[in-house]
Amino acid sequence: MEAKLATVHDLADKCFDFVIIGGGTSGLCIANRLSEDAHVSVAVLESGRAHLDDPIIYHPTGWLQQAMNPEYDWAFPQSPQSTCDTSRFFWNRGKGLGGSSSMNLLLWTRPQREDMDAIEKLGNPGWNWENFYKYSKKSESFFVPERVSVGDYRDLYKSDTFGHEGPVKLSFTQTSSGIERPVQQSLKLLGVETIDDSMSGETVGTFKVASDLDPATGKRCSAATAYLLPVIDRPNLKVLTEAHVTKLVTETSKGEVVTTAVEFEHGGTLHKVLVGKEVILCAGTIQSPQILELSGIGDRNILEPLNIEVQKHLPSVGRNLQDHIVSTGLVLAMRDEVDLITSESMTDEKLTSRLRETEPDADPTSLCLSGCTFLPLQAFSDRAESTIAQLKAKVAREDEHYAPGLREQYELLSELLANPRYPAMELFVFPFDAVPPVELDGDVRSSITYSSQKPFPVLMPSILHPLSRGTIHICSSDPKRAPNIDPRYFEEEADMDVLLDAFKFTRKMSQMAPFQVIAGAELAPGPKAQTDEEIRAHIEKNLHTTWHSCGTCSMLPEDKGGVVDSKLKVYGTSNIRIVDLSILPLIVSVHTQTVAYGIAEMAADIIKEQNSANA
Ligand SMILES: Cc1cc2nc3c(=O)[nH]c(=O)nc-3n(C[C@H](O)[C@H](O)[C@H](O)COP(=O)(O)OP(=O)(O)OC[C@H]3O[C@@H](n4cnc5c(N)ncnc54)[C@H](O)[C@@H]3O)c2cc1C
Repeated sequence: MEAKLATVHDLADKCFDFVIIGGGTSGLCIANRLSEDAHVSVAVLESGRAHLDDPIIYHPTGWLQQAMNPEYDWAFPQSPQSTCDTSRFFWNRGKGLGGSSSMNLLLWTRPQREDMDAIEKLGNPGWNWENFYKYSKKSESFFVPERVSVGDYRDLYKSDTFGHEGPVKLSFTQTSSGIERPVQQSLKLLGVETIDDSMSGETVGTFKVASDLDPATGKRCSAATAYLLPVIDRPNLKVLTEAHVTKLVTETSKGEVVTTAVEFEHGGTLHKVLVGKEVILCAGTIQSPQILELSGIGDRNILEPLNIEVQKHLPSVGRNLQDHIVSTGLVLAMRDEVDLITSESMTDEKLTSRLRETEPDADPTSLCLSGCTFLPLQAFSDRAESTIAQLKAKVAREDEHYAPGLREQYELLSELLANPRYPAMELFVFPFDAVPPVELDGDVRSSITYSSQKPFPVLMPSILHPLSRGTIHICSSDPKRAPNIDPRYFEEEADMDVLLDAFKFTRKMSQMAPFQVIAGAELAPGPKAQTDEEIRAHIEKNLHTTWHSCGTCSMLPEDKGGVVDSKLKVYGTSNIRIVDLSILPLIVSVHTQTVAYGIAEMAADIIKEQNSANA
């Protein structure tokens, strides 16, 4: 397959109607859709390698080997945070064809209906649930499970809220770790419903989630498998890997910035590909703003000190960064008599052969994360009402100094969070027993050095709608230098309060009888941590990103902090669009890959329509 990819000679100094930067989740989706028209030529430049036949990519647990490996993972460091210790985590991002869809954890979740309607309310006509739902389904091919699952942890779904004719193959993983069922049972005792239709825009409750897993092969279905391989022979589509874009080459015409070419480095040499109609940035939340700034589109106060000539002063580039942040600090020992299945135990021959006997239809190596739980503020926080009242008071305060558009985001959030059907936390069940990613005191750590070879259930609460906003900006004109990522976690104290309450709820769940059947002692934070201050201190040391960051090229009116308009065009430019997760102005409640695909599916029709109108 890799032989069918382009060579540098196919692109260098050639002209293409559309030049797409980044062959990741959104990039390959839009490349496929635009090249459906045989009269249109499309080039894709991807910085990473192809990895088309690579088992580390297609095996469902292969992401464990990808993480922090520079061959697959950008592994961006982030700037030190004054409010918490994030020194031990990096922002992983997929590098190579498929981008982050080739290294993610395969959870397939559709946003809450209000998440998408909020985008329209912020000033983007047409970007609402109804349209998103249609385009999101367009990307999907759901396979109804062949066997009816039994027991308490079941494949519950409504077939018609999935798409059935799209490129991304979806199915339910056949192997669960053994942790998810007691979690569901314990949640039930706490009043949390198991829901049977999480794809309909109503996500509150607990459920087993589908994965982007081809049921025929048991392999990951990434953007490369779904959107590129089936069309790799199209003569009007050229995809070049190991082509790192360094900047857009622009000129100014009629007061607007026009891209005439894209400069990229391949094999140590700089080349250019010429742009016939448009350039489409699909480099993701971290690198799309980076490429704009390297090209002179951004805040002059950032660009001028780096001697980058300002083409368009657009101060919102790289701002409005939002991220789901997860606490990784609740670790429990497993009871000796219970065998949980984890990524690690998958390598145990005895266990896998026993599993093959007891569950002949299941592929014991197809373990995916599948236990999802989304809860509204009212379900896990005793102070929900006062949290919302404080947010409303904050919005109303005349003297508060907000970044452009932030007041409108807060106003919307205060309405959304008051709705008891709107999710505010996720409880993540993590059946992968790497060394628990937690700070443990010396005694505890040495007692769990895996002498028992037992896995450790890690329960991870995360906050879904932070108020804090961060930034991503270049700190050098060198295109190979990572930008400065400053998420400013907990700059707004309310975010820590919500995470604290989410943590306490998760701990309460872990103490319920069904969960206690599998779990033993709490290893971290341990019984010593009881007061809010003690728990807070533990959380601050044990955090991780859930890799869902967005907002750095927000789709908003320009005076409200926008970088692109609702047709995804960069303000002040005539032929630069952005199509990836960076345009999402307000973070959604769920995992984000369906959003990246949905944005790209929707964008393809917008671009096609505008181009046929201009023809
Ligand atoms: C480890 C991990 C786990 C995740 N788990 C889940 C999950 O289970 N479920 C879920 O829904 N979501 C998950 N996500 C999030 C989801 O995968 C992403 O939100 C989504 O894939 C982002 O798509 P994108 O198109 O914006 O960017 P990407 O898919 O990251 O694509 C960006 C592409 O641009 C390329 N690029 C960047 N800079 C340049 C340059 N200068 N020149 C050329 N190419 C460049 C990159 O190499 C990459 O291929 C996870 C993400 C990660 C990283």
